[in-house]
Amino acid sequence: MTPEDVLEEFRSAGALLQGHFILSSGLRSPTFLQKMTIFSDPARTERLCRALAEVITRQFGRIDIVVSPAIGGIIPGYETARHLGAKAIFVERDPGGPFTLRRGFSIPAGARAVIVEDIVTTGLSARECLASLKDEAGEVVGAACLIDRSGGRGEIGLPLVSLVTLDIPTYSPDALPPELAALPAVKPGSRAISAP
Ligand SMILES: O=P(O)(O)OC[C@H]1O[C@H](OP(=O)(O)OP(=O)(O)O)[C@H](O)[C@@H]1O
Ligand SMILES: O=C(O)c1cc(=O)[nH]c(=O)[nH]1
Ligand SMILES: [Mg+2]
Repeated sequence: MTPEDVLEEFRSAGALLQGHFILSSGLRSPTFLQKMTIFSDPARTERLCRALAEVITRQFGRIDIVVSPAIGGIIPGYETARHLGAKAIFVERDPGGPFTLRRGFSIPAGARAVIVEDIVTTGLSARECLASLKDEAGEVVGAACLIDRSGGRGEIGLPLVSLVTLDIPTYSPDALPPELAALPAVKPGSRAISAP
């Protein structure tokens, strides 16, 4: 799958949105990749995650466990694990708290794990996912995502592979270009949404 094929999956699914978005990091952007529109279509998800599994195998070799940050990472993590012949586990947050590995999940000694994210913007979620795994016995050998929108500047603390690298502009909320400031801001992601 070429980078253009990947973008066409997002475009044709209606998952490449334009407007004024508040990202998980608090940064603002005129562009949002609505991965859940992709993941609501199993055939599309399979095509993308099969391609990601191939990239992961090429870069990192044998993988036993895929670990993903909830919520966005769970579906691509599972589907990528299916193509890798690996297990799929995830880390999750108590509201507002750090990621933790729960539900009896672990990375046992000798296991080779990879973090699978959906989208990387700053790399913060993947970094926090890695931090939550520091006491696991097995080795986290790398990270992967469908789209790296950081222009390759997202810092994970691990080698990161993706299907596409894009350099999509982001802005601090106090330094918005006027055309962005003129639009109402929406926050599509789950981070820091407080419990009802
Ligand atoms: O690289 P970053 O700056 O961390 O941004 C990317 C993260 O933002 C989104 O998650 P979000 O926190 O919106 O929650 P979700 O996974 O529940 O949608 C996305 O799923 C990535 O995890
Ligand atoms: O940075 C984010 O929060 C983010 C960006 C994006 O394009 N898509 C997404 O799901 N999250
Ligand atoms: Mg996420």
